[in-house]
Amino acid sequence: MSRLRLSHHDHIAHVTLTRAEKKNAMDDEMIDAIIAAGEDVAASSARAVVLSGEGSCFCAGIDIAGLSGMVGQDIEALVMPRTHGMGTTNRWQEVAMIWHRLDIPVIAALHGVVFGAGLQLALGADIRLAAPGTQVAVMEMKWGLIPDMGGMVLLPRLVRDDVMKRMIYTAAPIPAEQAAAWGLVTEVVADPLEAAQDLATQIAGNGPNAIRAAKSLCAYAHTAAPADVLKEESRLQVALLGKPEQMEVIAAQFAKRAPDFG
Ligand SMILES: C/C=C/C(=O)SCCNC(=O)CCNC(=O)[C@H](O)C(C)(C)COP(=O)(O)OP(=O)(O)OC[C@H]1O[C@@H](n2cnc3c(N)ncnc32)[C@H](O)[C@@H]1OP(=O)(O)O
Repeated sequence: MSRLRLSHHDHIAHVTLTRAEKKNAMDDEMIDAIIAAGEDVAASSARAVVLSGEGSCFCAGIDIAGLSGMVGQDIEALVMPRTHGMGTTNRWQEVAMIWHRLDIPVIAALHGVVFGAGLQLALGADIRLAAPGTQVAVMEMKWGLIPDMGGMVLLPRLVRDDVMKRMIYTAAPIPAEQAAAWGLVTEVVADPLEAAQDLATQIAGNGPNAIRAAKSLCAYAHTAAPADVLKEESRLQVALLGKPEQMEVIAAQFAKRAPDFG
């Protein structure tokens, strides 16, 4: 049975988890499908991505039945590492990091429960929109595990240290409104899927080179020294200024029409 649907329209990729009957719980097959979708999108002409879940929730976390089946398995082989431009990640970490690493913006549309691996996937997005009543949880400790999937890279960038520790140590579900006040959820909106599509449409209306440069710079700014960020800002801006894409943006503004990037 298919675990995920990937569609493209108007330079927007839409990735939908489709295991609604199991609350989109993430089994091995879904993990592979999420990584494959990330690779497909990376090779496409998409300018923005929307991640969502079919049915009553975004994702109820890792497949618990799969976890219990791990006794005696070669766990290291199961989470085998992959090497890429940002270093090395294991298969579980790729679930979130492939979106974080992607060179275009990713928006997660959240509803229902967003637990454990589901939250980690959402953390890989640039923007998280949640429906009222959404519950988010760093739930790994409830199952004798620590937060993984890159959460320890992404979570501390969003919330205060004490908030992060409260979420990790208690594994308790937090309402979206509280998560938004803490900085984990970008915005609580009545229809997160529609709002995510609207945002993606706005983003995809911009020049593809500018979109990629902006995402790359946002990522770089988190890890580099200020002097290096200034250099990178300058390098990326020089690559955009006066080039055909930017000239098209200016021409379209003056002509009061939408730019055509081909
Ligand atoms: C390293 C990563 C770690 C993590 O991700 S930690 C987080 C792990 N996840 C959880 O602990 C959540 C487990 N699920 C639940 O607590 C509940 O479910 C919900 C609150 C999400 C929903 O409850 P309700 O609305 O009553 O639905 P339902 O009847 O419990 O679930 C419908 C079907 O979905 C399956 N299911 C739900 N979550 C998971 C899961 N995480 N792994 C495997 N299956 C899951 C159920 O078993 C059931 O299936 P059937 O209809 O065949 O009985």
